[in-house]
Amino acid sequence: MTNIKTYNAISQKGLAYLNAHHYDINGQEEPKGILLRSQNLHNEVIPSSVRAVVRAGAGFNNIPVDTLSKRGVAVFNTPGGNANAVKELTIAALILAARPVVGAIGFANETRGGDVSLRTEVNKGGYRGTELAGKTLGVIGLGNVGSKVANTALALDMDVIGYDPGLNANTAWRIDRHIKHAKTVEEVLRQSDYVTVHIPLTDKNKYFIGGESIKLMKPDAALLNFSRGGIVDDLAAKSALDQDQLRVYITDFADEALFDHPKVIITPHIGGSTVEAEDMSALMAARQLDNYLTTGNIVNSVNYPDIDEPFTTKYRVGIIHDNVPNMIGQISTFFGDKNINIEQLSNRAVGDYAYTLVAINDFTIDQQEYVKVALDSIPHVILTRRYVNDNF
Ligand SMILES: NC(=O)c1ccc[n+]([C@@H]2O[C@H](COP(=O)([O-])OP(=O)(O)OC[C@H]3O[C@@H](n4cnc5c(N)ncnc54)[C@H](O)[C@@H]3O)[C@@H](O)[C@H]2O)c1
Ligand SMILES: O=C(O)CC[C@@H](O)C(=O)O
Repeated sequence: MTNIKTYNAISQKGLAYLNAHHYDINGQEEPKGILLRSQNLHNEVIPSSVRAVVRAGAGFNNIPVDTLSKRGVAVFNTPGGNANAVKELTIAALILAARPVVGAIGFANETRGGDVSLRTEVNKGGYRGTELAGKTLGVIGLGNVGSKVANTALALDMDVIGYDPGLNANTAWRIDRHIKHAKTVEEVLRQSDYVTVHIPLTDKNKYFIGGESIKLMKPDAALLNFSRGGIVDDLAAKSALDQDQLRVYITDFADEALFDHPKVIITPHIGGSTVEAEDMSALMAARQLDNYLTTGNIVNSVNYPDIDEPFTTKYRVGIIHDNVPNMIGQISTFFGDKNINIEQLSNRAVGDYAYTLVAINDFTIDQQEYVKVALDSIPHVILTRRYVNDNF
């Protein structure tokens, strides 16, 4: 059985899917795949047997993608699997930023004894809030999470302004036409009463919201970070709160510097922590992993191009290679020279890498062995895998 190594609490739905498809979970064999949530893989030794790493979640900054790409390991995430969960918690955070619910709950519990009703009625004036309706929400990043937050905020009668220069076509279709598109992030920061960030943590996005950005915000604005620690400069946020340049900061990422600050609310990275989101993300991850390991189809990879074709031949050869000229020519010539007939050849490239999937029917054992060794020796080929269709 093919062994899959897991880290973190992976939903039973995903594990059951793998078990039902003849995988061993954390067995004795060297693993072919890794399935994880937030484990920091940068500090782990990843066995040479591993061919795929799948993040049950959206962010993949915990995975050494560059190193794995050079080794021929496909890295996947599960975009959208937990987006609704994050959207709902972000909406809860908006309400917490508008109404002093947390303090009010504490106050209600402190007023024990005597005429409770009278005491709460007399003193509740300290817990008056404001309404979201009519206020402006700025959404930075309009992907799976940001687009849902933006659309839902409209339903709460907020005005919404969004910023996402890399918006992909699929997400663009989902965004309500009443959402204003900003050309610059500065526009969003200046105009919004609430700013929420929904972008990945990359080198470029490190401290995307720093001291200078916060200075552009209204002094009574609220800042929400349900993306990643490190996207907002927490120290700059703390300093702005201390100087009344920011009203409240709500983050899903604990930081020692922020503990016990009266204007900060911290949740412990629970944006995606719902039963539904954990099930959906784990199931997507398990399916993508099985699909790749058994058919060579790549769906939702973050390092290699997606190719998702029906497996209608007896064999396939998947070739991960650098995105350089003349690779398709060399690969097809190679098969032709060995008298192996190609039924279909799919090729896509993204950035530095490309993937070629060759479909074959007549493929002798000798040819298969030769092809594996010889293809791997073509310059710029990173990894070759053979897939056998059990339906034949
Ligand atoms: N708190 C949690 O538990 C939790 C759960 C899910 C996702 N997340 C985080 O939220 C992030 C977003 O999730 P998603 O599912 O929406 O991802 P996504 O990939 O669907 O969307 C991200 C969007 O951000 C945009 N973007 C990137 N850099 C930008 C920038 N500098 N300015 C404006 N837009 C930018 C991209 O173009 C993309 O449209 C994830 O990367 C992850 O780090 C956190
Ligand atoms: O696994 C989790 O709970 C967190 C998931 C979240 O960080 C994500 O990037 O999708």
